[in-house]
Amino acid sequence: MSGKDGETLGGSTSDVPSTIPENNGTKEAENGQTQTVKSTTSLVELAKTIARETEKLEKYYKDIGHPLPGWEVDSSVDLPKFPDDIKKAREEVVKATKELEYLVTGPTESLRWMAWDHNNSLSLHTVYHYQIAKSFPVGETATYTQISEKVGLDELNLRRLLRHAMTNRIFKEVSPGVVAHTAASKLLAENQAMDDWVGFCTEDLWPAAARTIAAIELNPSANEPTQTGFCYANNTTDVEPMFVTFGKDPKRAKRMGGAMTSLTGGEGYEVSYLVNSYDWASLDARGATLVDIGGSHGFVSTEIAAKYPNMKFIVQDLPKTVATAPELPADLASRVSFQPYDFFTPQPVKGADVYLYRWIVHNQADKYAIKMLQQLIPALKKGARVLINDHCLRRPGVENMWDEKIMRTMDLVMLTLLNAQERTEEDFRELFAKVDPRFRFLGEKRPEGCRMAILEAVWEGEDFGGEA
Ligand SMILES: C[S@@+](CC[C@H](N)C(=O)[O-])C[C@H]1O[C@@H](n2cnc3c(N)ncnc32)[C@H](O)[C@@H]1O
Repeated sequence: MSGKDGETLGGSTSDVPSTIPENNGTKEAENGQTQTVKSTTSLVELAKTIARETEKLEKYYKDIGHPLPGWEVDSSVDLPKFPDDIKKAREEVVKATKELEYLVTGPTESLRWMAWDHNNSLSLHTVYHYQIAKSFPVGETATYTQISEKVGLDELNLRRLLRHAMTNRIFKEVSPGVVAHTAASKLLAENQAMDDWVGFCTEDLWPAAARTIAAIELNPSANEPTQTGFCYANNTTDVEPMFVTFGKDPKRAKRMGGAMTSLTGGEGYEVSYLVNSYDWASLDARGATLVDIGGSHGFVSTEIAAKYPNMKFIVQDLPKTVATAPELPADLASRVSFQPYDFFTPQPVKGADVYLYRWIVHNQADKYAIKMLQQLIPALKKGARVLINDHCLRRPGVENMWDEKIMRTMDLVMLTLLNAQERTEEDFRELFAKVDPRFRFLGEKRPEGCRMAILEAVWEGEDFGGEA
């Protein structure tokens, strides 16, 4: 799905060149050099790709007896688990469909209407804010008058905002003035994590994004977590970073937690990629110790522990988080322990084999990431590994458009919320060099189908570590 061959997404369509002329008509090849790509693809070629790959997809649905996708309320909201070839076919359809849509719409109209995209957030915000999806039962209908009375939004505004949401297939009007659920509104009514995701995006991210340029104008270096678009939008500039603001507001903090569950439960982010794509076996063979820094409630460590019975794990997080960690079953509890720890202070576990940072480094601007990683050094034994599991950005146009959009959007989210950033492999290399030149950076590895990379560095300096 991704990776260095991401331009063609698998062999079956290697005859279909990319359409959008990235880098002024050049693309990065596997060897890092650039090659010229065609700036236009035949529309018919794209349509043929769509037809061919869609046939494979539809056949698979039929073969396994899974209902075909739909927008109706009784449609399945989850996709079946696809084998690799069908996963690729689906990605091809998405990619070719987006390209065809862009080409057929044309640059002028695409740009014109893209500039209106924030109105999608406005109508979605309305649906979330007034909890309209929960205002009448799934499978039933309600009039605008009934919904208006139930949620406390006047009927004129309800109708216009909801009719806009309907253009995104959230609710539908089944007869004049009568509203019914769709698959999307059912999701919002029944899936709390998705409701939290939409709430977090429309009530926390959106205002933060709208104030980000103002924040940058005020503080152009944009490297302080107290000088972000989020801070600007929340009147907390130079007062506190986002996590402190959320810490004072349990409802918002809980919503963000749900949103993260929704995001990280989505495809391309499964923990199984990390569990299955690193040589844990040789660490297991020697009963190695892993420290999971900022490991939350230990769900990553416990997944690795379940597969590798000889490894030991120490999950570190802030005291509040550690205090609420659920109890583990006895077989895991004997090997997975929790420790309150602030990662800006010296690492207390000396001599561990691996120190893991998953979804941690991208939360920090370079100056703080460097400070955080330097806390490890007095604890490191020679040969200790530092693993980072984060996005790793590639050059524009190398990734498939779908993944590229998600990863670059995440980079913007890091900017708006924390003045932090996603990084390229080169950025990580430079980061480790600044942390300490005695680290040897080994580079990145990205499992097929996963958006997160595993980046690794080995400590080749003095042996500071005692026994873990
Ligand atoms: C985005 S979550 C990542 C959780 C987990 N590693 C994962 O893979 O999903 C960031 C974690 O860092 C923790 N954290 C934030 N600041 C911290 C600090 N100064 N010291 C230790 N942990 C911290 C948070 O409590 C949270 O659990």
